[in-house]
Amino acid sequence: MVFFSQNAANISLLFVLLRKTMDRIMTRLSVNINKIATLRNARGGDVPNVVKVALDCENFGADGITVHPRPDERHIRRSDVYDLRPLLRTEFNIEGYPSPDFIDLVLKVKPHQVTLVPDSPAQLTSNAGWDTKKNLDFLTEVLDGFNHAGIRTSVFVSADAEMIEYAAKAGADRVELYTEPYATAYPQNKEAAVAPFVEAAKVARSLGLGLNAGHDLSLVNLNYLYQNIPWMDEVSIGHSLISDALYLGLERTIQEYKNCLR
Ligand SMILES: CC(=O)[C@@H](O)[C@H](O)COP(=O)(O)O
Ligand SMILES: NCC(=O)COP(=O)(O)O
Repeated sequence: MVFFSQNAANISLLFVLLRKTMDRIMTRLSVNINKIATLRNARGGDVPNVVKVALDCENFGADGITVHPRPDERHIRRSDVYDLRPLLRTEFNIEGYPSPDFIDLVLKVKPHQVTLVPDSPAQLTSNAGWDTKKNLDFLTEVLDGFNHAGIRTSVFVSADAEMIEYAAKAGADRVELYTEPYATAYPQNKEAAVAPFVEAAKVARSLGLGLNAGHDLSLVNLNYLYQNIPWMDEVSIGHSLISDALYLGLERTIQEYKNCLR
């Protein structure tokens, strides 16, 4: 009897250690559900239901949910963010420009992670990382507030060593590499496309920063990025993933993106 219970204890300890190791080396897939809200808003009703889709994404294997509430609420609304928070079981990541309204929302909702993006209010979509050197004082103050609230912080940056170094100086826990230039260059020359991102990822690692990546990642380019930077903590993907789901269905699509991270 003692033999069995000791063995069971050893096995469960082994599982705990294995899970912790996996957690450390796994690149998580956070599904950005902005586009679900765009579709819902097209008719003014509640179809598709943003919360239901988020919960389904989790059931289908997503490791997190990302939203990027914009000031004009053209997709995700403040009310969506409040509705999602208590129901999500995976990591919740809120992205956006740290305006007073955004800061207030994030501090009230307390997601697992906040990602600061330097978008102007009318911008179609994110098209650059922060100039973290120029905005050092502003970012330091904003990050300090989130760090004190116990919210993990990430700063959206280009694959640029100096911008990453200043993100670390400002007090970020992680950086999110803006991957649009990688996605655009990938079809012509994937080795050249990924090279600056590998260098940037090494800089982040040497500074002890966690590493996220996102923008225009897809089934075409994701696995190559992962193969070259397997220590990424998280990728957040919306536009391509939701578009692929029109053809493949959401469950299969999420599985296919997860397969790119192995
Ligand atoms: C920071 C980033 O790259 C994404 O959050 C992107 O901005 C998505 O936002 P939209 O869905 O509004 O294009
Ligand atoms: N942080 C990037 C993101 O959330 C999604 O970007 P995209 O896949 O919609 O380009």
